Amino acid sequence: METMVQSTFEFEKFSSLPVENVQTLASKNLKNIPSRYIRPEFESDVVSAEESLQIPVIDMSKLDHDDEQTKLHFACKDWGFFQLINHGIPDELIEQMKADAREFFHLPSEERMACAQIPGHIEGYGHNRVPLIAKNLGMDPETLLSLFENEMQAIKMNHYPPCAEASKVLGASPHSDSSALTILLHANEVEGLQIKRNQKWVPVKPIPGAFTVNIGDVIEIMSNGEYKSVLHRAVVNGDKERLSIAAFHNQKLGTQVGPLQDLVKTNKPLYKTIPVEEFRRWKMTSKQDGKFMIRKMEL
Ligand SMILES: O=C(O)CCC(=O)C(=O)O
Ligand SMILES: [Fe+2]
Repeated sequence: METMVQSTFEFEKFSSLPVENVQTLASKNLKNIPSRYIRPEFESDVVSAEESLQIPVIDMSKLDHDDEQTKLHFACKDWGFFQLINHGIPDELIEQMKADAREFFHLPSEERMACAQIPGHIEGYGHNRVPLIAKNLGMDPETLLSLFENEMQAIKMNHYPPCAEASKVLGASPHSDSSALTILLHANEVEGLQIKRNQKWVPVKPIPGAFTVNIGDVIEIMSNGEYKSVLHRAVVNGDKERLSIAAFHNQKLGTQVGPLQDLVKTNKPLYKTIPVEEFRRWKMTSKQDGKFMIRKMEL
C-alpha cells in the first residue's frame, strides 16, 4: 500500500535520494486514484474532534525556569510531542526555508533530481535540547551529550499533492520516527499531521512560527521507556498541497543504542543495547511499519 507523498532526503554524508513520484500522478488530476493508494482501514479510524485536545506548547525562552522544565518533562513522557515557541530562529529564516521548499517541489522533476539542495538551517538545533532532557531524566548532561556530538542528521522535505479522494488515502502511514529527536516545520498553511493518543488520531494545529518536536525511538529506548516515541501519520487535503520539512537528529556513529546506564542501575532494562550501525542496518532491512524498531529492540 503506497502513500501520497513526495519526499526528498538529504543526508549529511550521502547523496540525496528522491523517492516515488506521486507528483506526476497528481498532475493527471485523476478522479479515481489507483487502488494501491487506497487504505480501506483509514475511513473507519477515529479522529478526535475535541478542539481542546492539543499537544503541549513549550516556550524555549523560559526553559531555565523549573515550571517550564516540568512542562517539558511531562510533554516528553505523556505526549511524545510538543510545539516549541520562542525558539530564537528568526522568522525571516523560517520564511526562507518554506519558500525554498515550495520552489524546490515546483521545479521540473529532472531539475529536482539534479539539484536536491536542501535548506539546512535547522540542523544542529536538537543538540541544544540535550542537556535539559538529561536533567529531566536525572542523568549527567555530559554523558548524554557525548552520544550526540557530530551526530548524523537528515533533513527530509515532504510534499503532499492535493488528492480528489483525500478521505481514502494517507500521505504518511502510521509510524514512529527511528531518530532520537525530530524537529518538524509545517512549511505551508495546510494541516495534516495527526498523532495517536488514547486510540484516537489527534490532529496537530500548528502555531505559526513554532516547530513541532517529537521524541523518536532512540530517546524512548535511552530513557528506558519513560519518554514516548508516539505513532503519527499525515493525511492529505482534497484541494490544497501540503509541505513539511523534518530534521531528524540521530546518535553519532561508534556509540550504542540502549537504555542509559544511570537509568538501569535499579530498574530492569526494557530494551536491547546494540551499536548504532546495527540499529541503522536493522532499520534499512525491516518492513517499516508502525513502531517496528521499538518492537525489535524490546526485551
Ligand atoms: O508531514 C508531516 O507532518 C509528518 C512527516 C513525518 O512524520 C516524517 O517525515 O517522519
Ligand atoms: Fe514522522
